Amino acid sequence: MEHVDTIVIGAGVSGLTAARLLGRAGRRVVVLEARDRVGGRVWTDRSGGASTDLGASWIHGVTGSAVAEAAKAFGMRTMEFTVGGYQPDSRPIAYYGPDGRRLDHDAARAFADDIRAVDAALLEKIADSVPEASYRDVTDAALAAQGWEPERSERVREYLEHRSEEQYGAWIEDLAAHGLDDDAIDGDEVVFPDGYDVLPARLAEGLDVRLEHAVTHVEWADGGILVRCGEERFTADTAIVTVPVGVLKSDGFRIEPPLPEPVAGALGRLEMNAFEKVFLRFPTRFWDEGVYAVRQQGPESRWWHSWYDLTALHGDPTLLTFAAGPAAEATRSWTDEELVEDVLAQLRRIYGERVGVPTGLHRTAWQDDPFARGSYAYMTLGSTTADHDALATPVGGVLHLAGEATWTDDPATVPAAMYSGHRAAERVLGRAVPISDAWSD
Ligand SMILES: Cc1cc2nc3c(=O)[nH]c(=O)nc-3n(C[C@H](O)[C@H](O)[C@H](O)COP(=O)(O)OP(=O)(O)OC[C@H]3O[C@@H](n4cnc5c(N)ncnc54)[C@H](O)[C@@H]3O)c2cc1C
Repeated sequence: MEHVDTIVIGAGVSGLTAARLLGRAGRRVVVLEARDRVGGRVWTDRSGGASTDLGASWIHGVTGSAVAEAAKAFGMRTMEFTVGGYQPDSRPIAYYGPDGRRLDHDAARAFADDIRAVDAALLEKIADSVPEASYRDVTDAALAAQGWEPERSERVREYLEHRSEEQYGAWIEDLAAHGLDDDAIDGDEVVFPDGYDVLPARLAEGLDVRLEHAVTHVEWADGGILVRCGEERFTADTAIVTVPVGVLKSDGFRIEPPLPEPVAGALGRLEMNAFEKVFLRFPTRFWDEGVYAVRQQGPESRWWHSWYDLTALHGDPTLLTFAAGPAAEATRSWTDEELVEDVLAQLRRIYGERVGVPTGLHRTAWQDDPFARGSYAYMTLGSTTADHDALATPVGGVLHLAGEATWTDDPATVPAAMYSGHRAAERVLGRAVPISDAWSD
């Protein structure tokens, strides 16, 4: 049985950040990671020559972002790509109406103005909402306040459904009214043409990371921590658990004694979402040049409504769309052929016979991944934004939870993971340390 100062469970961005800061402070740390790689939900595929980020791709706003600072320090190349947030405009977006025809400039602008009008009313509706209210309840109330004719309201209503799904991978009636409160974007959004996974790879350098170590039990008591991975045992004075919410809730991951309040209650109100990426590569570009995103309106666009042009990243004509919320759940068991045909049918409504035969498909399966169980956590009805921080309340002075779901400001992101790892390290050390220690020499 090995004894260290701190065991970190999970080698995603949160765990690696915590481990680096603790190591830098002179602590003996071991990181136990179930997979055969580091990075967790930051994962880049390089088959076929080009980098494809299967997990996180964007920094949603570089201003003041620790991730942007770390990426700079690690020499990671970035490319501005400001459509990661589900915005109605601000970058060239080609809108297509329910009839498959492109909206002209004035119509697209009027639609974006409608969304802004509803968003302005939404702030008050969210502030006044009861705890059990859904995002549907508050957006419907904000829409009703506009007094528009049904067709105009319906276009915005479906847009808001898409926003709930594309931002949080959750059906609008399942997402709490406050579920999108902390979705602020400061500055440009950027992506990584050479892959986001350089970040965790660099954070992991020099750390004692044990891959293929799936933890099954964490026992905590006044005296410290006992962790079991199959037959192996590790003991420590403290532990930082960074596994996703879906793993924390699963039978395969036991914490004894069970997590107390307020941690248990917060965990109960957060759920893993259903959100998958679908990348389609084509021999040639059939969509308009200079358009970052293509969005389709109308009932036919229920699942496949937005496509992002990734060609600039690597030169291969590529569209990214998302199976999100109900679409992700329903298509989970589909074959590749079924999925591609369904997406192409919608593209043909817009581009007709110009749509080529795809030369490549990448689709993610985060819902089926036993070490993720979804892409990120969302707030179910009855939860409050404070649940994120409550989830990280120290347990017995020895056990700390960290990870994207434990950070209130922009949860569900890589920055949230990094900040939560920093906070956990500070709590273990009992003192403040600069977050930049995680990437500076
Ligand atoms: C499809 C997708 C798109 C996304 N897009 C973006 C984006 O554009 N921008 C953004 O900022 N964020 C995005 N995110 C979210 C972002 O990837 C996550 O918030 C962040 O990477 C989470 O880091 P973490 O350290 O909290 O968790 P993880 O990265 O999940 O790390 C936890 C680690 O624990 C390990 N683990 C699990 N179970 C066990 C076990 N039993 N024993 C040991 N180890 C275990 C896991 O393998 C994993 O390595 C996206 C995520 C997905 C999936």
